[in-house]
Amino acid sequence: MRRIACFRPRRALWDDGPVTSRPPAADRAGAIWVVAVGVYMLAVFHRSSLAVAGLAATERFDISASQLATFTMLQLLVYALMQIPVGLLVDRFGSRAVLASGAVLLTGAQAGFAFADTYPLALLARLFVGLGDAMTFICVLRLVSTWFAPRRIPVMIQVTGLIGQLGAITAAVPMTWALSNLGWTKSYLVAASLGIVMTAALLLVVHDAPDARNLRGPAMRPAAIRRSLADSWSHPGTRLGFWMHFSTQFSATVLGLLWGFPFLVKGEGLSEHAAGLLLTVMVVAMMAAGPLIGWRITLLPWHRSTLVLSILVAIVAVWTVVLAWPGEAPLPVLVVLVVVTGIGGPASVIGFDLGRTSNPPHRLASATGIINQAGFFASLILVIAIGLILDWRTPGASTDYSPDAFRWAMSFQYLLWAIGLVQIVRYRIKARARLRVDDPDEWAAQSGLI
Ligand SMILES: N[C@@H](Cc1c[nH]cn1)C(=O)NCC(=O)O
Repeated sequence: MRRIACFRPRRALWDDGPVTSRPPAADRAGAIWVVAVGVYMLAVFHRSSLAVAGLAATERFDISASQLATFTMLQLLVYALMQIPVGLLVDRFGSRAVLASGAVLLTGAQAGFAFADTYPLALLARLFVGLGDAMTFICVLRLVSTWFAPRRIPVMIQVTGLIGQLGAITAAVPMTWALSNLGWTKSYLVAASLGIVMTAALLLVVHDAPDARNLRGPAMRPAAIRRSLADSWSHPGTRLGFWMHFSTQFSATVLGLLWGFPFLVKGEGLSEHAAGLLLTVMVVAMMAAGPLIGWRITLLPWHRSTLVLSILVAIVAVWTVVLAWPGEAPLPVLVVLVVVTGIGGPASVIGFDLGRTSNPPHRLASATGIINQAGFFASLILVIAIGLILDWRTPGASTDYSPDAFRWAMSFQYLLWAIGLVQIVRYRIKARARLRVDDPDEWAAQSGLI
């Protein structure tokens, strides 16, 4: 175990010097990344594994649609609330220890969910799924930042996000098959058992740094924690990253986790098969756009917020076309909707790059935690708002929501987009001003773009 002795206070954007003293071997870095990304993919698999089990869950626990939605809300809430504590834990105990704890939690929680036969027990199990899930992504980003040359980090982070999304796809098809062929308990137990294999691989392969299996940061007292978080938060680059993440990912997350299927079937009149296909197209668009976005910000690192703003405007525009369409929007328009909305996923990842280049390494994980909570809080707000608006626009206690009710509910997104747009523009101006003060040479060379 090695303690972090000192940190370089500031790193240039693409300065290729490694965080640790020896240059990491490429093959070791690759092996570590493969295992870490496998754990992240498993976390996304567990996160999404309820999406296709909705009907089975309502029968098993004898619950209503809103009780079913509570599972998703609870998971999102725990995930978002845990981001800062997990970031601090990673800065203190290193990625390996926190990632292993997350994998163990996920495995235990999913096994508990397999045997849960009452609604409260199932809720408790999903709470721990959210907790374990919250402990993976930040660790993987930290490992990527340690093991890869800075020039390669944006693409590696995007590819990490891309492979994570495979977890959502594998959750859809094999889980649907397993639930109808193996039944509830066996399906979730098989899913949980994958965690045992991944935890063993992680403990064997993953090292926090080339010269340390476990890297420990300094013990932090409450005052130091407050100062570290305040330092991260007060940097306009961190806030810019926060609002980028807030604005771009909620639409895709909410469609993918809960409301996409009912919106496309009841709101847009698609068959269940076509709706399922469109949600898969959305994940494929996320995966395809990730490396392109990573490559583009490697080439033009000082145009990151411009790229995010362009994608955000495209998302708002295509939603406006769908929501303003008289009656049901045609299929090609809905395809464009899911593709553009899906691109918001990898666009949100640009926020982490702002966190990385605005904070010293010892604050990296906590800055990532601050940024990563944004999109999940926005998603949680939207999940709840859509449910409330649908109930408000639907007579009686019926859940037979009309296209008009969905139009109202989905329009709530404009409020979140407006807040996000204003904040991105504000903090882009502030981040540019900070760059001018901190690094006048870079400012002059890049004409002040960020
Ligand atoms: N925006 C996502 C990641 C992503 C990448 N491509 C599509 N989505 C994100 O913030 N992920 C965090 C996590 O835990 O999944």
